[in-house]
Amino acid sequence: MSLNVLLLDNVDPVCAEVFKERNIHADQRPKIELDELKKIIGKYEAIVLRSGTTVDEELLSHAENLRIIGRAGVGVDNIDIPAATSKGVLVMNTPDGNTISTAEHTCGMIIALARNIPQSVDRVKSGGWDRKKFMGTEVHSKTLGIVGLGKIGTEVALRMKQFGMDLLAYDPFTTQDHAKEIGVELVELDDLLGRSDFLTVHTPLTEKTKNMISLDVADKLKPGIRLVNCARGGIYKEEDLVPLIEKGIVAGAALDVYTTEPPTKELYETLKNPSIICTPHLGASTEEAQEKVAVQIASQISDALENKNYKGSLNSKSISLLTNDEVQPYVELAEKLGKVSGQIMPDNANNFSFEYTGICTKYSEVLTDAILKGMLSQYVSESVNLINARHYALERGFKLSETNKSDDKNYNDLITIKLGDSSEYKQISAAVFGPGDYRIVEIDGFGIELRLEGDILMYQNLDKPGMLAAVSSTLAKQDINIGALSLGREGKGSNAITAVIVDRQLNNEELDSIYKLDGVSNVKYISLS
Ligand SMILES: NC(=O)c1ccc[n+]([C@@H]2O[C@H](COP(=O)([O-])OP(=O)(O)OC[C@H]3O[C@@H](n4cnc5c(N)ncnc54)[C@H](O)[C@@H]3O)[C@@H](O)[C@H]2O)c1
Ligand SMILES: O=C(O)[C@H](O)COP(=O)(O)O
Repeated sequence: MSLNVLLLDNVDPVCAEVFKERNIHADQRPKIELDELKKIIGKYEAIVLRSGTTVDEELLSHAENLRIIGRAGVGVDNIDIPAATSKGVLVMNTPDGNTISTAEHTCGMIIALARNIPQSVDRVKSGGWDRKKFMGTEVHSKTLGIVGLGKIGTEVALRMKQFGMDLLAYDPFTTQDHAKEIGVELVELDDLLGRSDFLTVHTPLTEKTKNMISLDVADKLKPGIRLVNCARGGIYKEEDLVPLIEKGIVAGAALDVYTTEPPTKELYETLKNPSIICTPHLGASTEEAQEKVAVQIASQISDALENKNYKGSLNSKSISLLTNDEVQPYVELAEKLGKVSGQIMPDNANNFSFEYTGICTKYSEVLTDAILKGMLSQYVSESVNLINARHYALERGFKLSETNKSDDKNYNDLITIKLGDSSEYKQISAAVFGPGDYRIVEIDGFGIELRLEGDILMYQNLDKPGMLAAVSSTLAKQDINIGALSLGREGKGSNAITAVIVDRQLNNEELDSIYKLDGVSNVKYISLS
């Protein structure tokens, strides 16, 4: 089957070359109107984009064959990840391909801001001179406050240290050890705002970082602070920048990113302020960064389309585990057990517990996703996969609980699904016996051993002579051969569970003939074929 990928937003042409080497067809459409994109997106298994294309629910509704959205870069705020997840579309990015370029751009902006470089260039080019007007400030011995000491924040710190700056950082998710290693003092945000001569932000735009700098925090800022934003528009409240400058609190701002790109008319007015310098989202726009992210995303997408590797996936931890040989058999076991459960659970059941033992405890999250995929595959019309299974389950009101058990008396590595008290079969356990050999080992406390394959007839019966004969002769009369069977019972003469692998699918009439047999109850037919 030929795979098609659509490259949007001036993704570097090397991206198409990598896809070609992997025998994947890539169409490059750097400038495409949204209406046309909606018309053609259905053809593609993957798209690659930068910050210029917005992928929302509406666009996704046209993307029938889409399996992967690849961001050639870091920020995925232009992609509706929950909508992609519910559609089972993998979202991936290239987290470090443009780190150096963006850090260098940030350092350039810090110096340009300190020395009024863009404004003075403009003046000279328009035939002026004005040396006095463009008096600058040294960065040496000044304090640089860094909010977000991740990949870019760290590279900025290392570079600006060489300029002789004192470094402070605020990042609640980094460690003292990391800060110490790179010579940065980790402080609280208010402390940082009050001590910084320059402030640079390197976080995503979140509820916490949105409007981090605005008139509301004017009192906390060191007077004369200079602000740099090469992360995401909106971390500094754009409409407050000019008032902060006019009040003499902020000496200048350098912006590479904006809440709306390109900026709105009002925002363009703000950017005209002589103390504000700006670039059009150029942080990652270097030949090197673009080549790196283009090669990285093309390789990641190719690997994922070939189910080899899911590096860089953002919306499914489960999927990234799929190439792990240790977990693979248990994922298959979990999905098969989920399929069985989906076929024996009562209508409207919604309370499920999953119990993991041994090695399965290490992978409980992906195993739960696999169980849910198996359970839901027969009920939801949309195609369920490991990415969206949990989403569908929660959307349908499933209440899920996971328990890890230290050991089981019979099996080292076991998965048990509890289907609730209203279910005829309340609990079912299965284990891996060997490559491709997955078996149910217990149903409702009855020890049983049945391979999870083909067509299974399961029922409860009184433990008395002739029961099995009655079932097998009824099946034989209808030309249905028994391939394997397993019996479990409480004790002599009490209740028993029988599971039979039959050689073909049973129709309703054939099933009826088993329901009608005396002493047989709770008949279930399970198809794993
Ligand atoms: N201008 C550009 O062209 C360009 C290029 C690349 C990346 N970016 C943007 O730069 C930002 C940083 O990228 P990165 O690769 O360094 O990401 P990263 O994930 O490596 O670092 C982000 C850091 O922010 C910290 N953080 C998160 N929330 C925080 C909060 N509320 N307060 C303080 N710290 C917080 C995290 O702990 C993390 O250390 C992203 O928004 C990315 O989209 C912009
Ligand atoms: O998040 C990113 O990677 C940067 O903002 C770069 O965006 P771009 O690929 O549109 O230049």
